[in-house]
Amino acid sequence: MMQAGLAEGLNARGWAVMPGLLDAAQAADLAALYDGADGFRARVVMERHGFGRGEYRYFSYPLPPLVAQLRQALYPALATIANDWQARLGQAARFPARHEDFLQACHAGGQCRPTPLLLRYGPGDYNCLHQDLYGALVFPLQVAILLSQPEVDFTGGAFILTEQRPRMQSRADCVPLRQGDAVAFAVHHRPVRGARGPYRVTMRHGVGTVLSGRRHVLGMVFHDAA
Ligand SMILES: O=C(O)CCC(=O)C(=O)O
Ligand SMILES: [Fe+2]
Repeated sequence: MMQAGLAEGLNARGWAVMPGLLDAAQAADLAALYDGADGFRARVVMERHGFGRGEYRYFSYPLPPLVAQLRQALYPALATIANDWQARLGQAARFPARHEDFLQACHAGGQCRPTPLLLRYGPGDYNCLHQDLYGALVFPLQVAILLSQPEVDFTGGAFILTEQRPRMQSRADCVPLRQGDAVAFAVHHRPVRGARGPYRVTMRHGVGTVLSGRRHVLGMVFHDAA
């Protein structure tokens, strides 16, 4: 699964939209899983941890077929970009071409718990700026897929990415997403071209306050959790 402009966007600003990754029915079906009794390993109420307001649930293994397919299919193109970033940042480690091989490394290192998740926000809910790190092994790119229809299912709730450059003020981007669109983005760092070679900037993502309605998202993290 390679989309035009993926590497360009990620290299230029640390994120890129993949339009129409899911159709409306697929998005609605995934969102509806949130209320199911089974299929999840944990539920997190964000307010209890100071993460924001709203809640999310981590899927358990085996993942729902569509979630498993997306995780496997999205990975290879991102691994190519991740390896280019590793080289530019002077990091020796490289990511395997196939997600199953990367997962094996996670599991060998004690990161065995699945990280794909469904998030649900209602009026007044938001997600504080954060980085999804779950152990020593980090795959540097992740994907979020908007399952709800903006302006119809919810208002507000913009997906936000910030970039913190050394000794400079932070910059924020608000990512325009329609239902079924995915955004690929840097988990924690990305290389930026500087006059004296590449340097590293720190990225964080979050969600602005939902003003009305219900907003559902599928979060796709490629490393598993300790
Ligand atoms: O709700 C969102 O759009 C952000 C979800 C998120 O933090 C994630 O997918 O890691
Ligand atoms: Fe996140």
